[in-house]
Amino acid sequence: MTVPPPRFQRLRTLVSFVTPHRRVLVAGFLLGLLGSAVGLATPMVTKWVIDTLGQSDTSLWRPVGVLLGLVVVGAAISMWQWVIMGTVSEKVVLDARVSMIRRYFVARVREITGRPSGELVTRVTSDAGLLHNASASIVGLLNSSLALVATLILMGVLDRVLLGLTLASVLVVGAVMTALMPAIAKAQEAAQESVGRLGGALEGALRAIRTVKASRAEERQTERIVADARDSAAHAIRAARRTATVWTISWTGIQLAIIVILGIGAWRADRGLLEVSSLIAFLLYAFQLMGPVTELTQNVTNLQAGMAAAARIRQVDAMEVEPGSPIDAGVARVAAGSGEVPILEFRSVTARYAPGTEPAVRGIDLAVPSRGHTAIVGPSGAGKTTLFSLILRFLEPESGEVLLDGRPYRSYTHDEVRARLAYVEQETPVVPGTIRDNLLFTHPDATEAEVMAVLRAVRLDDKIDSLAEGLDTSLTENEVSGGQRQRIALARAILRTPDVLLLDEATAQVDGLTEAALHECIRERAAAGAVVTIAHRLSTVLDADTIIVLEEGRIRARGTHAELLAADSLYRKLVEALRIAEARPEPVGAA
Ligand SMILES: Nc1ncnc2c1ncn2[C@@H]1O[C@H](COP(=O)(O)OP(=O)(O)OP(=O)(O)O)[C@@H](O)[C@H]1O
Repeated sequence: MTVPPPRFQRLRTLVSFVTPHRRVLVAGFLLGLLGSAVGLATPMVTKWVIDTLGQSDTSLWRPVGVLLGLVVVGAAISMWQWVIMGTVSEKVVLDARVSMIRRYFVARVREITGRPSGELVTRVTSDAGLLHNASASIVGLLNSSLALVATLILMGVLDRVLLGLTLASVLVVGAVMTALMPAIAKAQEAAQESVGRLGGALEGALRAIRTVKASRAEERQTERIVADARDSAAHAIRAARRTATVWTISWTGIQLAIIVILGIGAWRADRGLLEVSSLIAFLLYAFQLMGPVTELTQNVTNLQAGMAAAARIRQVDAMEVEPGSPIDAGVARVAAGSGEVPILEFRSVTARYAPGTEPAVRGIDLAVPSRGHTAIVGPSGAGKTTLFSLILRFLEPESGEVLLDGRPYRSYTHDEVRARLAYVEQETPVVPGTIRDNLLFTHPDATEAEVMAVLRAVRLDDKIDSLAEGLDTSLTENEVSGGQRQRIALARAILRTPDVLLLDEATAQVDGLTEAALHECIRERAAAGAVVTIAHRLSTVLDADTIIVLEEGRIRARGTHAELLAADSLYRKLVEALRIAEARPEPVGAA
């Protein structure tokens, strides 16, 4: 089997975006044909009008009436075609955008975090937009090619010699287009890639704007990102120059041909080899030829841009998604935390982020009881976050398995697993919107009473009362501090009592009120369900029923604070190095 050349593959990719709308496209094509037919008939009817002028006995009204009718019908058809093609092109863009947005949210976490998010955004905003012109161009290309052929045929009917001249100029124009088009496509593709890079770099730099400013790196960042913008402009300008060359050659070629046709045609008419009315009709066709030739050039240019964009959009489809349905659907659900079965269990779990790299965790055996607080400690890079990623199913084990209520993860859907968990990220990101939007993010159906109860639990009730817009205050405003944002994230997590609360403790020092609220919540939750923390404070480990010490991806020791202090040197070092032994906050009641 022969592998189709990439250009055909790309055209096929582009066509795959428009095929769902083929009916409308066919209607657009037929309307285009009808429009061309009306346009092509006009010179012939004009000839009829001229021929009728000499015959005084024949009424002029009929050909003139037909001519006027053609003008009106032609206008109506072209408007109708314009409207339906414009609509279908926007639908193609919408389809592409919707499919990418959906894909982003079902893709595996590593697929999303592995690329600059600005670049992913560019694909939805800018690349998808390029499909607009390209989809109409597929139909336009067919229409203009047919219109070109039909015009040439009608010209042949009028005069073969003049047709020969016209054909020669059309061939020259065609040869120039074929030679220059691939270079235009390449330049356009390079320009789009630079825009993608620009989006990625800009988004990343804006996200880190505080660090950028604190590092006095504004100038360097600006230069780096502007370089991508310049790169894109350079490619786009190259494409524009080549397009201009193609256009100029096409236009000039046809215009020169018209002048020559006029000269030779007049000479032939003078010698009685051609009727004057035929010469006028021929010239009208020659002028009409400009339309299909211009459209062809424009459509081919749009198509090139669309093909490059379609290829970039289809790359999103290759993103690996999280499996959506349980493989083992027949297994009955076990009630949450029932009996002695640990709610979460790791059995000889080894996991790595990419094939060929060192495992991030190896041989992990761990049981998290359905009640109580399990704290994970360890040096940087020991694998703490990886354990959370495995629990949250952002990462799958390479060997061994994770169980929920004694049943392997693979017998649940991702959704079923996550419905039992609540997660507070270390950086406690807030989602765009108001405080209320953030609190209801996981459970949009929570009642006002539930919201108020968690706000009291995280000691945010007074703060909310003091805000002019209360729960409807937008979190983009700076009225809410870092500690308060952490408490909002915690409130979101505990809004509907999860079976397992996963808390990645902030490494930075938090304010006393936030710390007290956190510990109170951990204690309360641990009494009713399972709490797993990545602990960065001694106060948190002191609270824990079991502490897991991780080192280089393995569990090195486990036990209570007292047991580990006595038995494990790394644990002692961790406690000392962080100098958190003395930092134990006042009892919660006093905070
Ligand atoms: N997305 C990733 N891709 C490849 N390797 C990764 C990725 N995330 C972590 N690792 C590697 O896996 C190992 C464990 O990392 P992990 O983030 O779990 O450690 P950690 O204990 O949470 O560290 P820290 O306290 O610094 O956050 C490290 O060697 C790290 O380099």
